[in-house]
Amino acid sequence: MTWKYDVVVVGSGIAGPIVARNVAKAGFSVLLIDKKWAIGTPKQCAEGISIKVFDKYDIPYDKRFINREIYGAKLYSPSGYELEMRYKEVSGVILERKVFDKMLAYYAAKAGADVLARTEALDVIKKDGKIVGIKAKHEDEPVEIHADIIVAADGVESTIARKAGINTYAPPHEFDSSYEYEMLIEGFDPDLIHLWFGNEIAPRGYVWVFPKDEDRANVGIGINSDNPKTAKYYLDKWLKENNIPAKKLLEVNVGVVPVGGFVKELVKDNVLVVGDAARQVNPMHGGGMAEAMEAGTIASKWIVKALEEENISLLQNYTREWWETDGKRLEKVLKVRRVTEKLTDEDLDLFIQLLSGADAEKIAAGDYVEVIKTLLKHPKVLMSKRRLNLLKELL
Ligand SMILES: Cc1cc2nc3c(=O)[nH]c(=O)nc-3n(C[C@H](O)[C@H](O)[C@H](O)COP(=O)(O)OP(=O)(O)OC[C@H]3O[C@@H](n4cnc5c(N)ncnc54)[C@H](O)[C@@H]3O)c2cc1C
Repeated sequence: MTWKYDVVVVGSGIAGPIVARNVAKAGFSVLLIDKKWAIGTPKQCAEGISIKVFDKYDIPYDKRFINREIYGAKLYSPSGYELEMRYKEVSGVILERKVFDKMLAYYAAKAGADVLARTEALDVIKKDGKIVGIKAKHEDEPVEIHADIIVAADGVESTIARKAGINTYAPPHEFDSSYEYEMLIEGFDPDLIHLWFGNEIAPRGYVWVFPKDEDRANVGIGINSDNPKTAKYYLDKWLKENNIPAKKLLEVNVGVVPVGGFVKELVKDNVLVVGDAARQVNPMHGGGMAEAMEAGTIASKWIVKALEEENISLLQNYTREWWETDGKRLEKVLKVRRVTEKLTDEDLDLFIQLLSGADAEKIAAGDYVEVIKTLLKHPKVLMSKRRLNLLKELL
């Protein structure tokens, strides 16, 4: 079997369907494929996302994939200091990704894209040194999908970009390992997300409780993937130490999160890489859905231009524009992560106490001027030489 499209998009998570929808809307032929039998399932996500993305990326605010509206966050330091940020308005939601991902693919299909679940990209097809499409398996049948442009939106384990010659290598230290239960849990304000920090609790990362219901939540952990102990070890230890029974587990999810190592060249000839496949994730908190939407939006804009003007070299503008905008922001966030990963538990205790005046949402987005301003208000407590040096690293 051989099929022909203007664009083939590999991976129907977050980035892929955004690209497919936008390109189809512009009137070009697009095929969106995913190896999963049911798009969205299984999920590997805590499902938290800012409320802003719905308007920004033209996604309907559909209660079918919104489990719970969230009004802020509560942070806990190693010794139990708490920092609560509660907003009057809804600041984010906890999605049901199994439904959300499927609906994103549905919006792409409604816009005119073809969408095929259970279709796995296996390799690229080269002709006279040029990539002209991909080899895939659709259900049990081999298929050749020819396309002018190929988009690798195949997530953290991406193979297609690498096969096309894009360097996606990042060292192990730039990945977090995560482990998560969707479980019944009580005693936490279900209107907030909850995050626990500490080198004994979650080295480099945090434990999270993201409520999906009054008494049901995604309870998970992310830690540096080069840690000798597993993420599961730390999560189970935290549950035990907090007397939270782990006997009502509805799901177990395991995943790897890229937290740095953004791909430098996002385009090679007619192949683009987007989302987790390009490591376009916030290195501080490991959230990557909004970043995948942003990259997918920029990529699709240049795909449409390249097709309209029949000039493939315009695709290179995706690399340029991403690095000038979101790439620049995420580089700053990475700098913050590199500093915060050196903090001792004492530092974390102190910072959480001091940050009560700062806007944590801005900090998580990389606006660390807030952090510095807040910390400088307390020079006597803070300015040991080591802490001063850490702050200097941010400048
Ligand atoms: C435990 C955990 C918790 C997280 N929590 C959050 C959170 O709360 N908020 C947030 O914003 N982010 C979170 N993230 C990150 C977020 O899940 C990702 O950043 C986001 O899903 C990236 O979207 P994507 O489209 O790039 O990739 P994905 O969503 O991973 O989609 C890639 C798709 O490609 C498909 N695919 C792969 N290879 C092939 C192939 N060869 N052929 C066909 N299809 C293929 C896969 O089946 C998959 O559907 C979390 C991640 C983990 C692991």
